[in-house]
Amino acid sequence: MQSGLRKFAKMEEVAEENGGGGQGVVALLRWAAGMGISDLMPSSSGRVGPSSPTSSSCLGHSLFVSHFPDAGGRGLAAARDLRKGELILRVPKSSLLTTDSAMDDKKLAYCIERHRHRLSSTQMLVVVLLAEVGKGRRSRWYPYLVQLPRSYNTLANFTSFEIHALQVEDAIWVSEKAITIAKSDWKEAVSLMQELDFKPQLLTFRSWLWASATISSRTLHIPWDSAGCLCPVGDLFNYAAPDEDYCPENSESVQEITSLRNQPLDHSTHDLQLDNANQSDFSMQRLTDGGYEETMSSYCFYARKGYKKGEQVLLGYGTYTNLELLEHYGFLLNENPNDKAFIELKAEICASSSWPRDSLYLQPDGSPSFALLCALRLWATPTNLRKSVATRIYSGSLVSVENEVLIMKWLSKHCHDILGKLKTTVGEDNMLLGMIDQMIDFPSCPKSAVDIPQENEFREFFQAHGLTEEGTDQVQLTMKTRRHLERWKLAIQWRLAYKKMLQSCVFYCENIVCCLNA
Ligand SMILES: C[S@@+](CC[C@H](N)C(=O)[O-])C[C@H]1O[C@@H](n2cnc3c(N)ncnc32)[C@H](O)[C@@H]1O
Repeated sequence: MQSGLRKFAKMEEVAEENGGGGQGVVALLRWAAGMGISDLMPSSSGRVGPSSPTSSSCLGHSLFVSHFPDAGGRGLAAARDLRKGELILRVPKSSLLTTDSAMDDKKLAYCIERHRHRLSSTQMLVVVLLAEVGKGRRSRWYPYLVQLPRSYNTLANFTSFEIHALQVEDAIWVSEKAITIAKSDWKEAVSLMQELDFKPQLLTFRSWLWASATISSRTLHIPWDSAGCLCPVGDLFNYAAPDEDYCPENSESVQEITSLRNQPLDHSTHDLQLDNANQSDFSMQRLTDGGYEETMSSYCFYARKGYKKGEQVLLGYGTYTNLELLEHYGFLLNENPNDKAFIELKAEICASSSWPRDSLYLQPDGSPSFALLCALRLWATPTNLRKSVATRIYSGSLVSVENEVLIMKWLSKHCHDILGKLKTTVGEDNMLLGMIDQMIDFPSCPKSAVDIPQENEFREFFQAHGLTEEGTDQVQLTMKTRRHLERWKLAIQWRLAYKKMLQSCVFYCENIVCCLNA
């Protein structure tokens, strides 16, 4: 194995070993202290001092690294009681890994410049990250790079089996598109990577997928580069959906929150995120709990709420549906207040109003979005009367009891029919999830596990991963199989949440019909 490849493989091994503690994290925190990353409280002047050069860790005053098995794995916990709005972590600009910061390397700078006109900023950051990985110990960010996750569960990493386990056409389409985009981004960047003399392993699509998932799931917004930055230690915060009541006006640090986070990805290639980018200034501010601050020349993080000592400190990366979380971050939330279920709609319904298609969805409680409700009310109104009731409808009022009963009955039946066409039921999915958990928790699983009603899907999984050898009573789970199980589980969790929204919609509509009839 060539030395660069050996380093990469070694880094992968080390990263694999570092679930939430371990030598890698200790080394990271020691290195971070040397770089001036600090969780020290502000002094009376309001400024945060750099870590002492003798300090062996950049953390311990406000935060510490811990493991949260049910909420993101490795993450940051409060080292003391934290007040809402308090500055809890400061990461100096010099330690951020950005396309610009890698420009000390003359060859890299020259080649990047030559390709700047034809590659997106995200593609360039992916190349910069791979270039740093290729340097091994010579990289300034080596202690940071070695503790990055070895693999990711973002949609672009899903196999065909895992994608089809999503069951819903829209979600399958989004996943296939994610892979297609990743492939074309990689192909476009290969010539640059060859010019940079990347080792063969770093030129592969697999390495590209790893690096682009690192960028997608870990970068933070900076004002000078739409690709964002990799922020050592700052990227250890796990995610919580932004709270309804979180608002800087209520925060003690309203003066301090000066910069707004936005989405970490290149919007030109990820149109799903435009939704978020287009939100009003107010709602963007509502999501802010960190940002780059010019006056401090640092990325600064604030407590979005009060935390008790030991509690996990979370960051709101933005408002995402579960499919978006899965696409860009490789996880989803069982309770996601921002989730949406898009259902197939007749062309006449979409055309009945001027609402964009992506505003027509079901909400987590099963109720139709405002736009969907308006579109249905208009669609169920005779064409010659639509103009006269439009204002009434757009103000959120019913057209008539008959109109409302008609659309609720239609929506309820439609959801019922969609659920009937999906391959498995909510109950079956729950049972599958139980079986998968059992397989993940126990390193070997009895082969009789496949003797369950959802036998087919289990058999397909076993077949897709070459686990069907005759005469084997115990199926040993390799690391790779575990990863496939985790992704399959995510796909089932996603479709289950989707089905539950449709089921809730059926109850919601039946309830409305009942009330109106009464
Ligand atoms: C910025 S990193 C956070 C630190 C990460 N846990 C680590 O060990 O490096 C974002 C990744 O953490 C995981 N994550 C963050 N929040 C999560 C949550 N609420 N539930 C599950 N996984 C989460 C996802 O894998 C996501 O891609």
